[in-house]
Amino acid sequence: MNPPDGDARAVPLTEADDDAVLVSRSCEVPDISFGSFLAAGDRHRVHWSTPEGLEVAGGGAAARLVADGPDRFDSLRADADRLFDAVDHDGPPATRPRVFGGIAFDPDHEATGVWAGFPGASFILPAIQLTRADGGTYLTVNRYGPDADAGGARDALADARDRLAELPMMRPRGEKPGVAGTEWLVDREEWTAQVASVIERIREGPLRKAVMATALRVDLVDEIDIPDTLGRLRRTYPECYRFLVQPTDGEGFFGPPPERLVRREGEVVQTEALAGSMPRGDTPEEDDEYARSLLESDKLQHEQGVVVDTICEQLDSFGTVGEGEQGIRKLTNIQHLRTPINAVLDGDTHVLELVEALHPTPAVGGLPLDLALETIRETETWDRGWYASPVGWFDAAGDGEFAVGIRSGVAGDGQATLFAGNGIVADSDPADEWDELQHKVRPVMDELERDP
Ligand SMILES: C=C(O[C@H]1C=CC=C(C(=O)O)[C@@H]1O)C(=O)O
Repeated sequence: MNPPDGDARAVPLTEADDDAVLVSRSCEVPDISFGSFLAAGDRHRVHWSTPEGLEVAGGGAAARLVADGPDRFDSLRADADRLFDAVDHDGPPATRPRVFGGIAFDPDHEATGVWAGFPGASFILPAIQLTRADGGTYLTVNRYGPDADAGGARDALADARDRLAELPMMRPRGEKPGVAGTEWLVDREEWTAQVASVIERIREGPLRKAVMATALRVDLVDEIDIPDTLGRLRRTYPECYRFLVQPTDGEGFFGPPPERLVRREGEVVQTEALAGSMPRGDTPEEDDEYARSLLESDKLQHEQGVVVDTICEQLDSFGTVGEGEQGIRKLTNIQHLRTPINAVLDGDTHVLELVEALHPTPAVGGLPLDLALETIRETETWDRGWYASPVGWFDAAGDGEFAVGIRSGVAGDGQATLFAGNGIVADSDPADEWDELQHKVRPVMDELERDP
């Protein structure tokens, strides 16, 4: 739903008046389809939902934080400090002002091609927002600027509530867009050759692991309806996050990633090492067999072990770190080794500092990181853009949660580009790795292909 003043306003904070205030007003509303709400807007759409049940959809920008280049984290923090400097919030805690968005994989990211609308980092304070949390559904209006005031926000909320009441409570599921054709940006032959060359490098050392990815370009029969697609992914991948970042009215980046990059709530930090994959079995016995081979494979244990060690080392300087027990994360079509990792912070560390320290983990980058990134830059012939990047939210207190933007796609203008990557180690087999990629594009691909 577009904001009540009819026009999404991106406030460039660098030009914002020092007297700017952030005014936020919320009210409880009857439950409504988040798809209806998202579909009624067309600018600065964001969606975020967690397996634990928080669900947020936003439209329009009361403020937008944009940053590029190697200093993007510092720049974001400085802008966020200004945005959250004076906050007048009236509503339940779940509706407190949060900015939603993400950060490109590479600091040298350039906003071109399908990523044209995506700068190095982009976060939106939604002008209008729906939140489902703690058993209730809430409508929120945010205003930011020197003229923002409580009366204006209250009027805008009343107006938004009237318009929300006109939307259908349930949105009938549309047809999947249909697939007219597909093409790997790097095909099987070329990709397996790239992987073989990376294996060589690893065997020579000191590179130990690098995550090699490719992308599948899909021509669609009809235009994709991303809110509808996210609604279906809720049913097919309930154990995953779901997100949408659509900074302009062009392409949207979305998906159901299974992996948490980090969550900070007060002094408590939660993250995880998710790596090493096997398919799901067709029968319980076959599924158990795959699970056993995940646990018993030296190669997969090594692939995931370096992720655990690196995350623990990276968090060590922020507080007391605890490694949980390794288990198996079963998703609808694939299973992974997973180790939960927690930390208790020593000081007041902003979640963006944690994101900066952790991204990219060796589950999407490699080890040692500088060599892995060099290898990825030299080998990959396409642009990762925001694939495998941090996507999520943060608030005035520096709390926040980020997923890793994998199992994702960027879509618009009759096309979608889906991404998949694998951790490559010394004893990886290029042909097996190619097969594994096919499972990783399935979550989004299954929502594009029409049922036979
Ligand atoms: C890089 C991806 O997955 C990572 C997360 C889990 C398992 C992975 C693996 O087994 O290679 C990858 O490290 C992706 O899905 O694009």
